[in-house]
Amino acid sequence: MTIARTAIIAGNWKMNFGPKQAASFTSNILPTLGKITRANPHVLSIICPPAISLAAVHEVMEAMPAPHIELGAQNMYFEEKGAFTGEISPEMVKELCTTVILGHSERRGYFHENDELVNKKVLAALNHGLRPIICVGENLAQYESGKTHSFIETQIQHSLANLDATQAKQIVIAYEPIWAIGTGKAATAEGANQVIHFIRHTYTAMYGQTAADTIHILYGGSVTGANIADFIAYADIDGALIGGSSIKSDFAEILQKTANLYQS
Ligand SMILES: O=C(CO)COP(=O)(O)O
Repeated sequence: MTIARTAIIAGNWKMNFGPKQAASFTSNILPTLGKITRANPHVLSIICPPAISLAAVHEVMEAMPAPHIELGAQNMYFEEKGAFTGEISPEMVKELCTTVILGHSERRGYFHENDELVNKKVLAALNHGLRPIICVGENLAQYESGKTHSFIETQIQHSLANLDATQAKQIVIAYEPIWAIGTGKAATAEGANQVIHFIRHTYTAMYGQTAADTIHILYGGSVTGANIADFIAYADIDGALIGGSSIKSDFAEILQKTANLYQS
């Protein structure tokens, strides 16, 4: 297959593994992940533990260096510092991470984050040299009533507003249909590719063809070792954002299968 973009396999651990468990899981899986990324420079893996466990995982990663394996946070606030109880700043994230997940549907749903707030966070991440993975995706009612495209178009236009030309090439988008998250009911690879193609089309209208061809767009929602190959076989799907399977050995299988398909 012709390689246009590298593949990204990111693991969103969500609210699983405190510092001790996180360190122990990382020590166990990292040698396997490192073996895969060492053999294949076309895949990048990003591990996103809960904020409280970032330092513990970072320490393990420093002790067991592996290429193309990076650390990401699951969220952050956009302000620099100050009286924002419970939040972490871009600068704090940047001390340990390369990446930050923003606008996950669980943040949008449970914690009432809207596109405007997500946009502020995206700009703050980029201004601090962090790679944002911005999540978008429709719910079941929107999906069933044929509103997927119009809903996602609005999410993209609002969450990704006001980027400059350089920033427009530095983002990652994750298409995560809410009805596919944690349900075991993944979108079909063909359906995911169709929406991801539409996302790239929407992005082209905002920032031009080169930016749209440069950015990575991932699929997320019930991805496992058994179905990953179906998704990444499509040219528009540049990898996956993994939830449940990222805290199991399945994650290594997902990365291996991706590496196999992205072999030079
Ligand atoms: O929300 C997700 C990743 O951010 C997907 O979660 P699952 O892989 O558990 O469906």
